[in-house]
Amino acid sequence: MAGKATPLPEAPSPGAGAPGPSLRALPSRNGSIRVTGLEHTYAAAGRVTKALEDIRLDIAPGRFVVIVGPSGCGKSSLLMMLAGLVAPTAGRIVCGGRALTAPDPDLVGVVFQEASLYPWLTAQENVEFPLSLRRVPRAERTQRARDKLALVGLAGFEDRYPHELSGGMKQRVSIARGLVQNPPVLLLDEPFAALDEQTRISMGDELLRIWEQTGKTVVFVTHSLTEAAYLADQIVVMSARPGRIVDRVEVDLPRPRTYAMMGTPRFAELRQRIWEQIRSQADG
Ligand SMILES: Nc1ncnc2c1ncn2[C@@H]1O[C@H](COP(=O)(O)OP(=O)(O)OP(=O)(O)O)[C@@H](O)[C@H]1O
Repeated sequence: MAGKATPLPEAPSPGAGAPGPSLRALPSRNGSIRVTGLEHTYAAAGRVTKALEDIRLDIAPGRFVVIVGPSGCGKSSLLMMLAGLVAPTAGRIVCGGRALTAPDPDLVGVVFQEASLYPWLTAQENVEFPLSLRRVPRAERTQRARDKLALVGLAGFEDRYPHELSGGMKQRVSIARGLVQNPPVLLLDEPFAALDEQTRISMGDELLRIWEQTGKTVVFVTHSLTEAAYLADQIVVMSARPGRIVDRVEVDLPRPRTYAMMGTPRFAELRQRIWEQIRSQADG
């Protein structure tokens, strides 16, 4: 693992109302995220692309935040920076009260659009893999991976290889792998985009269940406005490139969310507000 986050004095608690914490199993570590003045410019092969500009985010522990925006506005770039995988050109990311300067899987887990599992490893071995890299003893590795596979609804599928699993099951394995080091923050980059609609909705429900059960802070990127309104506490809307934050929409739909809510006027209003923002950016 390339370095750890640098301890800093505890960040002030972000004010933006966290969801009712009383029944939530909050992780012991703090999953707050604070981003200030973040910018990013790619410079490759003589081409300079300003991807992100003046990004400010303040996410309280345990919140479910969804990022939407026009194609190419820098959503994935922002997520890569929150994962410590890409260093921003300017600005600062503080996660759990520490400056994030490199990947730290104890703090931040990541799930990508493609499940990106190793085809020659079983589901169990795929989930164990990050623990093997860190030389966690075998018995503990086995137990932790089993627990996470059970959490994502895959008890009994531990010995299956990726080609023996459906698309939704592969993404469940990928989520289990993202959770296996029990980070307080989970980042997901369009994790259900490749799935059919029915599976996508049920995976959204699964993710909400896992989130409720674990109390993680979730940051989720999607192109689907329906998915955004269904899942989020807050939707962050980005402008066309260079991506800036142009709206933050609090989703006041009650929880648990239900399929029937998608047909309500409030749901339609939320979708409409986000769509107007994105369309005006794209028309830009
Ligand atoms: N490694 C890179 N090198 C150079 N330019 C890059 C690199 N990665 C992304 N970009 C550029 O930065 C901008 C933002 O890309 P990014 O993938 O973050 O956007 P996005 O909002 O996630 O896109 P999409 O919605 O289409 O997935 C784009 O113009 C892209 O071409």
